[in-house]
Amino acid sequence: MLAARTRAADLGCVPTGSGAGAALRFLAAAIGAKSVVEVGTGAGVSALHLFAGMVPDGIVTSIDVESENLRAAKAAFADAGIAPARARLINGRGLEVLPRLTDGAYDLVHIDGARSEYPHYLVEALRLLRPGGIVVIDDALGNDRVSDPTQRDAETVAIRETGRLMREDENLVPVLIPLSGGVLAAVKLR
Ligand SMILES: C[S@@+](CC[C@H](N)C(=O)[O-])C[C@H]1O[C@@H](n2cnc3c(N)ncnc32)[C@H](O)[C@@H]1O
Repeated sequence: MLAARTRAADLGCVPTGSGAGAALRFLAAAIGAKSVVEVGTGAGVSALHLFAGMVPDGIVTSIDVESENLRAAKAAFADAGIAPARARLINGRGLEVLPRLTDGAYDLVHIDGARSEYPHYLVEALRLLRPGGIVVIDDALGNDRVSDPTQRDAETVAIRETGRLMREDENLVPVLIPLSGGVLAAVKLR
């Protein structure tokens, strides 16, 4: 994990904090996750947390637009002894790759890509999740800007909108876990 964090720092990519990582691990373990989708692989820190909570042969499909980040993640998984077959790494934009994935085939979707695209990722995540599956939004507090209505930059507005969509969806049971930059998670009921 430490090596992955060092690689993330070298790449200038902010990895999931250890509190948020613990939440990911917990959620993956709680539902016995076998198949996870992630947008925003970075250097692989969050995926390592997910692997730690998933069943031993669980697979993470992780998408990142930067091939250099995917290379770093691949190295981090090898360092951690993760079998290559457990990591399906896809180089591309989240909004182009997610529509190609199968409806209802995933236990958990972790959203940590472009903040301005979060509401669109959420729509895709709800399609991809099986009933009882969990969607997890990283950095949900947006550096404490999300709760301040005077903050109107595109990223903050998009994260705020994602939270609103999750709270208002009667098919979701959401919770805000105030760890690291905020983890907003919701169970899809049906
Ligand atoms: C905050 S970092 C992810 C950190 C990672 N989850 C971890 O814990 O190491 C955000 C990542 O999203 C990727 N990204 C940005 N825009 C994207 C997009 N449109 N589609 C897919 N990935 C994107 C960036 O290249 C970066 O690696």
